[in-house]
Amino acid sequence: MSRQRQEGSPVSIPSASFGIALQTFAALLWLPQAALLAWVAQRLAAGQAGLDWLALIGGSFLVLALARAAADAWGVRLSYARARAQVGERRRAGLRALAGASPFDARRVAAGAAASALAEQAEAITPYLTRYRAARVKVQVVPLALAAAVACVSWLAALILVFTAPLIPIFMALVGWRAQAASEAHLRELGSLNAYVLDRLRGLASLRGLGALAYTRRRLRALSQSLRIRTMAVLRIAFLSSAVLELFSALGVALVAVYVGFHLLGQLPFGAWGASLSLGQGVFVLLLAPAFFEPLRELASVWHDRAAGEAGEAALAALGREVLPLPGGASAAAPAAGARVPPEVRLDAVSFAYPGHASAPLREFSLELAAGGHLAITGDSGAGKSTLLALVAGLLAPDSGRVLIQGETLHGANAARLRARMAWVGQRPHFFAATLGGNVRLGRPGVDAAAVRRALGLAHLDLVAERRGAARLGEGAAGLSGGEAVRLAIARAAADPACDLILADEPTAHLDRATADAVIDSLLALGEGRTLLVATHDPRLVARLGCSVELADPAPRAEAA
Ligand SMILES: Nc1ncnc2c1ncn2[C@@H]1O[C@H](COP(=O)(O)OP(=O)(O)OP(=O)(O)O)[C@@H](O)[C@H]1O
Repeated sequence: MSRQRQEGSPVSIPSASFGIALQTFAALLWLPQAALLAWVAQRLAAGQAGLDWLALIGGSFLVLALARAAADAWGVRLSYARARAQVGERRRAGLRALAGASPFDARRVAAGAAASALAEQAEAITPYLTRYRAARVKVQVVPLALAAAVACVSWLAALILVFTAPLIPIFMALVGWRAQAASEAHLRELGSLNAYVLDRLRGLASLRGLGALAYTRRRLRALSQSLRIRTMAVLRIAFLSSAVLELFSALGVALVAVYVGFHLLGQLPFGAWGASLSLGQGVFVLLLAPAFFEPLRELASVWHDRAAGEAGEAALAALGREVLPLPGGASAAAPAAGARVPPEVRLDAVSFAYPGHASAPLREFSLELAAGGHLAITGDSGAGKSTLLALVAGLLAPDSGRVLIQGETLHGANAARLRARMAWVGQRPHFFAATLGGNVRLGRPGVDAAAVRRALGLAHLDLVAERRGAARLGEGAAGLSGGEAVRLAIARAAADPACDLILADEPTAHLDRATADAVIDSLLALGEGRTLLVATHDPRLVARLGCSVELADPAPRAEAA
C-alpha cells in the first residue's frame, strides 16, 4: 500500500542504529554456533556423542542459525527503509534548492546535470547509507569480540589475527583516496553527459538546420568515451580493493590454520594458556578465524559505495549552490483574500547588477505606475528591460533601492504572496506535451474549464483549440505558430482570476504585422482592469499602450494611460 505524505510534513524515519545493531548481533551469533560445532567435534573425537545429544546440539545450532538470519534480514530491512527516507529527504532538499534559485541565475546547474544528480546520482547514496554504514560498525565490533574469544583459547592465534588485520585497513585507506576521486570524476562525467544530451536534444532542429550534427555526434562520442574510461577506473579500483582484502584475509586465515594444525600435531607446542589445545579448541579457533575477517571483507566489498555515495551527496549539495537566490524561495502562497484593486507598482532608486558583471543594467532607477495603468518599457537591446520586469516580479532582489507593489516593499517574506497575483508573459514560454486547454489550465486549483474557455476566447485561440481538439502539443510548442504560442501564454495569464499584474516581455518580437496586431489585441484585452507592464521595442505596441518609459531616463514618472 502506498503511503501519501503531505508536503512539508515531517518524515518518520526508522532508526538506522537499531537496524545496524541487529546486523551486528546477527554476525556475533556465529560465536555460539562455532562453540557448538567445536563441542561436537570434541565429543565425536572422544566417542562421547550420542544420537540424543547430537539431535539436541543440531537443534540448538538450527535455532541459532534461524535467529541469525532473521536478525540480519530485519536489520537490513530497517537500515534500507531509513536510507530510502533519507535519500528522499535529500532529493527534496535538492529540489527545494533548485527551485530556490532565480530563473535569471545564468550559473545554475544545467537541467540535464540536475536531473542526473536527482535521479541516478542520488541513488548511489542508498548503498552507502545501508551496506557501507553497517559494514563499518560491524568491523569495529565483530573482529574485536571474535579475537577476544580466540584469545581465551590461544593467545598466539589471537595475536596472528590482531597483527594481520590492520594491514587491511591500511591498504584500504590507500585505495580509498583514489576511489573517492575516481567516483567523483565518474559522477561529474555522468552529469555532463546528461546535460549535453538534454541540451542538444532541445536544440536538435537548430543543429540539423545549420548542418552542425556531425560535430555534435563527435562530441557525444568523446563524452561517452570519457564516461566509459571513468566507469572502468571506478570498477578497477573496486576490484583492486576486493583483491587486496581477499589476499590479506586469506593470509591471516592460512597462518592461523598452519599454527593450529602444527600445534595439534605437537610441532608448535606453545601459544595456548598453559596446556596444549584440545581438538575442540582448535576447531573453535579455526571456525572463528574466517569470521574474524568477514566484516573486513564486507567493508572492502562496499568500500567504493562510500566513494560513490559521498560523490552523490556532493552532487545533490551542488544544486543548492545558487548565485542568485529567488526572493521568497520556491514557496507558493495564495494571494491575499478579499476584494482587490489592481496594484500600483513603484520602483524607488533601484540598482541591480548581475553577480560577476561589472556593468549594472539598472542604476538608481525609479518608476511609478498607477493602479490599473498600462506602461511600455522601451530601450536599446541589453538596456535592462527584462531585468526590470524580473525585479518587479521578485525573481531578482535589487542590490539597493526598493520595489513596491501596492505600497508594500517586496522582500523575501512577502515575495511569494505578491508573486501569486502576477503573471509573466515571457519571450520563451514553455509549453508542455498536453492539449491547448491543458497548457492553459496547468492543473492550477482556481482555474476551471469555464475559465480556460474564457481565456482561450480572450486570446482568440478558441477556434484553434476547437480545431485541434484533444491533440497534444509537440515538444517546444511544435504545432503552434509563433503568434499562437504568445497568445497561448496570454491565455495562461488570463485564466488565473487572482492575477492582476501582468508583466510581458517583448510579446510581439519576431512576429509579422498582422500577427503582432492580434497579439496586441489579446494583450490589451488581458490588461483590462489589470496593471500592465510591457518591455518592448515595438512602436505600435508602445502607441497602443499609450504610455512609455525609456529605460535610459534616470528618473522617469509614468501615470496610467
Ligand atoms: N541571467 C543573466 N545573467 C547575467 N547577465 C545577464 C542575465 N540576463 C541579462 N544579463 C545581462 O544584463 C543586461 C541587461 O539584459 P536584459 O535582458 O535585461 O536587457 P533587455 O533590455 O531586456 O534586452 P533585449 O531587448 O535584448 O531583450 C545585458 O547586458 C545582459 O547581457
